[in-house]
Amino acid sequence: MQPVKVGLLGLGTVGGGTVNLLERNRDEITRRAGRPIDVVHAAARHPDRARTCSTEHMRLEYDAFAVVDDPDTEIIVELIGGVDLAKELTLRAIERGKHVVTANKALIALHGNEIFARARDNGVTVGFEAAVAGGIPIIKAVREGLVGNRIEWLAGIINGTSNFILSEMLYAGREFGEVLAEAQRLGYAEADPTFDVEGVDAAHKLTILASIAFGIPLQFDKVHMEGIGQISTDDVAYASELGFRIKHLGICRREGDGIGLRVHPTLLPERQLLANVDGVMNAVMVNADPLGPTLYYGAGAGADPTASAVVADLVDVVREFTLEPENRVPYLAFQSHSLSDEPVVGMEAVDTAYYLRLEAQDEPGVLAEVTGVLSQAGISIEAVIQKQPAPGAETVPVILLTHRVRESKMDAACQAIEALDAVHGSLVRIRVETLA
Ligand SMILES: NC(=O)C1=CN([C@@H]2O[C@H](COP(=O)(O)OP(=O)(O)OC[C@H]3O[C@@H](n4cnc5c(N)ncnc54)[C@H](O)[C@@H]3O)[C@@H](O)[C@H]2O)C=CC1
Ligand SMILES: N[C@@H](CC=O)C(=O)O
Ligand code: NA
Repeated sequence: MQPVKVGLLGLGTVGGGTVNLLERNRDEITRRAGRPIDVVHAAARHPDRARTCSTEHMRLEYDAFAVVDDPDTEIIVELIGGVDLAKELTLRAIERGKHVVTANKALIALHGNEIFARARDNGVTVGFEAAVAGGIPIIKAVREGLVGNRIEWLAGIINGTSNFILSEMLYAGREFGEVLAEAQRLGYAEADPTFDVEGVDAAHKLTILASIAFGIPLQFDKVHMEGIGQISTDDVAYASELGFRIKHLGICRREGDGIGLRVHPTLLPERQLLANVDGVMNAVMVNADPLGPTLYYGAGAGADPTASAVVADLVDVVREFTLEPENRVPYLAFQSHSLSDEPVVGMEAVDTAYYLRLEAQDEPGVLAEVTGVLSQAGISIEAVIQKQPAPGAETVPVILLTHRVRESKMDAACQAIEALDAVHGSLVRIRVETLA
């Protein structure tokens, strides 16, 4: 049986994991794909460096273009990360008539529309299962398994690094910076970890999920993006007192006349399955009609889980070798000529409940002033906690939970509360979702 010859770009965490997995499960993978899959040529920035995988049976060199141009390589696996060079290499591979597998969510979220069009023109396929939620086969599940459903909303923990940090802050009381450094050591974090903690990586993934769920073009610039940087251990503790956990979620949902796309920290009732997804684990909940809610859970980052998704795509590509291009599963689940122009709405049109924390003077009547602003704005309050002042402190922390409200109304109410003389500094606001 003639092996399928793969060219691999990047031998870091995921590249090394992919080589190891192809070796470890070679027999099973061959039985599933119908042919063995061999990495025959790979590019690495430091070809002589000690690696986590064997490079014995492959040509190894510095120049990634040489791997793409090698007439021997049939499939190119792009695992260098970044955007510009990755795009150039991907388009070049496509033009050379090669199939591409990538784990690069930034590349797909920003340039997927163009890449898929070029792949269609050239009759090749581009696999990107590893780009969203690591090892969880979420692209496959939504694109194929749920194909008979209308998707109402989708919400997920889709950045392993942020979830790892939040879990360690909650259960071990550890400091943000120390946990982030550990996530980097474990190979979970992006090359630039601000992508993880500022919500950029989750926004890349949500962009892809939203397109597949709703059949809209990839629109990264329309995602409302907040990271976990503003979450303090106090907020984690107060949320817990109220029966909630704080999770960083990506949410896309039909909102009024369009679709809302947002990633931000969110309070979730602690009994919810998603609230109990900890560490580097990811989970995506999809609410579809008529199926109802389904939940997809698994490791969202790291060498082995991500390699699992890369290899799944490789096998899919090999199985598709004999398929006519028009019979392949469409990239964004919907046929390319059937993508919709349904608008993505701004955050002001999104409805959500809120956790608010503020520092107020410890005087009678202050709480009534704050709740008065909310009730004047028609915002109902679900719970209020007023903490004891710290010794010597002029102010006390006040925590409020509200019912669902249009975000634009809440913006105005928060400004009015911050303008009260008795309220010091700015409010902390975290959205609350019950995902019902
Ligand atoms: N680490 C993870 O858990 C996951 C990573 N990803 C994505 O997978 C991709 C790779 O990520 P990691 O393996 O974690 O990164 P990494 O930094 O461990 O590996 C990237 C490797 O590519 C090499 N490289 C960079 N430019 C190159 C070039 N021009 N030619 C040859 N080699 C080059 C680097 O030296 C490095 O060894 C990224 O797009 C990332 O977003 C996706 C899912 C999970
Ligand atoms: N940095 C990412 C890696 C997987 O996509 C994460 O932490 O989730
Ligand atoms: Na995946």
